[in-house]
Amino acid sequence: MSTPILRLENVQKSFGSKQVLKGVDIEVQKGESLVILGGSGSGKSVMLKNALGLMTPTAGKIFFDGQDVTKATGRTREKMRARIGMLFQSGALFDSLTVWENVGFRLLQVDKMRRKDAKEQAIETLKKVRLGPDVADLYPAEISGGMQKRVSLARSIISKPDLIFFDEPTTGLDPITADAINDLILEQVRGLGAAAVSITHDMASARKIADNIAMLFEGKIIWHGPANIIDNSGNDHVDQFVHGRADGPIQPAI
Ligand SMILES: Nc1ncnc2c1ncn2[C@@H]1O[C@H](COP(=O)(O)OP(=O)(O)OP(=O)(O)O)[C@@H](O)[C@H]1O
Repeated sequence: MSTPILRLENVQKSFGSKQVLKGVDIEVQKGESLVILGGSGSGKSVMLKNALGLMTPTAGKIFFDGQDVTKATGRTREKMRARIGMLFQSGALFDSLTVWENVGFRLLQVDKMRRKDAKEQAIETLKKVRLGPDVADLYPAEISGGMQKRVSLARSIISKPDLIFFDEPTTGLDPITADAINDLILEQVRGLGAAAVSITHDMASARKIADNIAMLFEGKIIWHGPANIIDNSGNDHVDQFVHGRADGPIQPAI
């Protein structure tokens, strides 16, 4: 098998005496779509932040395309970031920037591209998520939540990344809009040949976008396998999660 685009090796993360990640091992191959499941507070976001370099693990290693980036800084970190797209849970658009300025943010701020060229590229990318040039000059507050997700998706793919993180991409959307977002994610990931790591509670979304599924429980990956066997995982925790039952080994987070 070729070098994985991302590999977490025994990643641990503690905050004071609280150990959130207790030794996470996971690999993501180039072009693979991996979905991470886990109850509220199981450490999914912390895992993602460590993988992105927004947090440093207490112990363990993170490899990006074969390179140890656990403690990377400066140029190495920047080069890695340039190859990663990120769709945040809330969309995280800048309210004070127009739609096209949000989409082209990296081109303007990092690549220092001329505004005219950046706008052209932003409009091209908006087209890929089925948004017309008419929305380019609007502000995020002037478009719907579903459209905001599309704009965020456009922003995450504009630099043709090798790896895209999706944090709850369908949260807060009606099932039809959510499914349209799933289609767009699949289309873009397949079209770019990028790998995707998605965090979601939405099983319909997981089934649709995942090649493989991993489940995080109490700071460890307790199951990892192909998405098409998720209903016959043979794991009580996965079963409970997949069927949304309050009774079982996972305690509700209330
Ligand atoms: N910066 C931090 N300082 C201290 N504790 C933190 C910090 N970030 C996260 N935690 C703790 O780590 C645990 C896991 O949080 P995390 O946000 O990763 O959960 P999650 O699985 O993403 O949950 P959800 O599905 O509800 O978003 C929580 O108990 C949280 O309080």
